[in-house]
Amino acid sequence: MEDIFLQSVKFDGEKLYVLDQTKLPQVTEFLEITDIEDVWDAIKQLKVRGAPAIGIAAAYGLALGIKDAPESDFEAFYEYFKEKADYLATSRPTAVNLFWALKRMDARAKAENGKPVSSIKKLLIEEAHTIRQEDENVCSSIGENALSLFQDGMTVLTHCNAGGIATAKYGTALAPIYLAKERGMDIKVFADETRPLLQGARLTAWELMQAGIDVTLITDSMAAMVMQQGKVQAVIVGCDRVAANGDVANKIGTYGVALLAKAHNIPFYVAAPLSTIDLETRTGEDIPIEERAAEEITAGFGKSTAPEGVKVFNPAFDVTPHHLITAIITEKGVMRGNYSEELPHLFEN
Ligand SMILES: CSC[C@H]1O[C@H](OP(=O)(O)O)[C@H](O)[C@@H]1O
Repeated sequence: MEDIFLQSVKFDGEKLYVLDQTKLPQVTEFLEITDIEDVWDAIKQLKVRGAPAIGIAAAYGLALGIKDAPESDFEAFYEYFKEKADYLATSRPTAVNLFWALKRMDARAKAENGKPVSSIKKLLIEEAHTIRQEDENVCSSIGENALSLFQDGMTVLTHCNAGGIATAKYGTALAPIYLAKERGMDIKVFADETRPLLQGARLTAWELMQAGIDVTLITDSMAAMVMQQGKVQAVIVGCDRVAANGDVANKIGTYGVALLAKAHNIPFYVAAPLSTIDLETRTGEDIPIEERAAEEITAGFGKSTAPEGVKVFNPAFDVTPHHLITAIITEKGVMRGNYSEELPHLFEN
């Protein structure tokens, strides 16, 4: 796909450059990060967000965080390494890519035990680069596999942002839409604004407009009407964790969209890199759902919109049960149902 994409996470070996997604769409600004605490904060505050991008940022953040690790012996190094990895793991609980990336870095560190620690540090930077490049390739494959489900002239609805800036490049749910554009197909998009943090309005609408793709912004509550009016032929969303039975955690509101799609007999697709599939999480009930600050609802983007002291419930994600999911699209292909049987096969070489 042509290079219209902004790389939201970049590392030059010394500094981590993070596109501050809280400032989009008005301001395109990169944070220059040299401390692991600032990486933790960037993930927590959704300055970097989107499951794959969180994993990539964590890998680079860990590489940054161990630059001062002791080099006397592996044991001393690894104790320091584990402490930094465990710290990054506390930033957000739901997107499994964070833990997947930290495990990848841990496995690489252990595999290089025996080499000088100074070399191990360099090899871990290479591992973080590999994680980023792999994700770029994975998103491209997801785009190809998902596009096989789309027809020229259709309109798809998406929720939240699973675009290029939420990944290494291309996105997951938006990857087929970019690819369709490149191949001259006419795919239109309804983007749910996605309260309370408006990833759909601020990020998806912005990304798609930048790419010259026909996008219409709607409030979350309008999704039912556009489906009822026959304006939507498919729904595609990203994910933050796929459980072993195919239940999917994604941005709050996704479950409602899946119910609406079912009610209107519209296919509901989930774009899921293998790095977001967690076979150790048995069902959606076992997925930790992040709860965030009340102010994101009562004073989102600075304007107070609720009575002082009102009780607030602000889960950042919900779980869509597998029976509402028409297909899960991974870099290895399209899976239609029977997820608990099929998912483990994805990890066989
Ligand atoms: C490919 S992004 C996947 C996923 O991550 C987003 O969550 P957040 O904005 O809180 O990081 C959203 O759920 C996307 O669908």
